Amino acid sequence: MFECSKSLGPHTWVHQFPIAQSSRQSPVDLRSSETHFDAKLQPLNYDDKATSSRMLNNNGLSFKLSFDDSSDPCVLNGGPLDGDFRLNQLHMHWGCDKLPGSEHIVDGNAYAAELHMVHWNSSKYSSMQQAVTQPDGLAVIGVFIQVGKEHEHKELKKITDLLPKITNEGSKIELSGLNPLLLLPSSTAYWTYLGSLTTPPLHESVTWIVMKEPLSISKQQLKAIQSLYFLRSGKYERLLNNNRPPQPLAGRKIRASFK
Ligand SMILES: NS(=O)(=O)c1ccc(C(=O)NCc2ccc(F)cc2)cc1
Ligand SMILES: [Zn+2]
Repeated sequence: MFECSKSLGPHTWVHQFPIAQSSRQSPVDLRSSETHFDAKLQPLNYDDKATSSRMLNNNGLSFKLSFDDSSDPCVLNGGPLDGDFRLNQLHMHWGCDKLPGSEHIVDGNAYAAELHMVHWNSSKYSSMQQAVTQPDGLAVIGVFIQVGKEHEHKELKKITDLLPKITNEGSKIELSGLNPLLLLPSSTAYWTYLGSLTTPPLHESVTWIVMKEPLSISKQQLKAIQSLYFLRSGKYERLLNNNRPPQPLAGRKIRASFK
């Protein structure tokens, strides 16, 4: 239906966002030679609740599930984090047909896709908008996605089943009762490092927490994600594979919660 054209986007961002060439950019290659076990790292802690959220195709860049982070928020703490972080949105990065689409890679290997759960520091800031520019403002959990048996919790299925309903750019749909905790893999092992947003404006405000164990989804679920296209000025356009290539570590250390 659509061919896969490599998006040239990321290489042009530096003109408008010079920070693209700075020393705290994401994603990175999580090379085992650069990571070291840190026994002081705590387990990640989520208050376990289902939340209400609204799913939207955000201007054809990806789909985004926005959570109501004002009343009764879904709060993350522990891990490498100081204080409470509220879940604001989740979204994904994927490839095209056979092309892998994860943003982080592990020892040079990419996964089919990568889920990002975006949280902001509600112990220090009063909103996502205020936190997104601060060096300790955000915490994003990255979860790798590979094709295998369908996701056992069916939690991802709640998302992929709705994608055909948001093919039009900007279309929104309610999705309540999604439990973000169930989107995490069973193993609590993660890497953590200081980085940035992986799309413009590329603010260096993210404490990245990348889970070691990938989630498995079925080929059909990946097809539903990859076939998310949108109607722009009357014609169907396919989402380009929306993943930025790995950026230089520039001396940063990556800590591992596991040996
Ligand atoms: N892929 S990722 O998880 O790193 C990521 C997470 C959030 C955002 C975001 O909020 N962008 C909107 C935005 C717009 C204007 C701003 F000033 C700040 C953020 C971008 C990338
Ligand atoms: Zn992302």
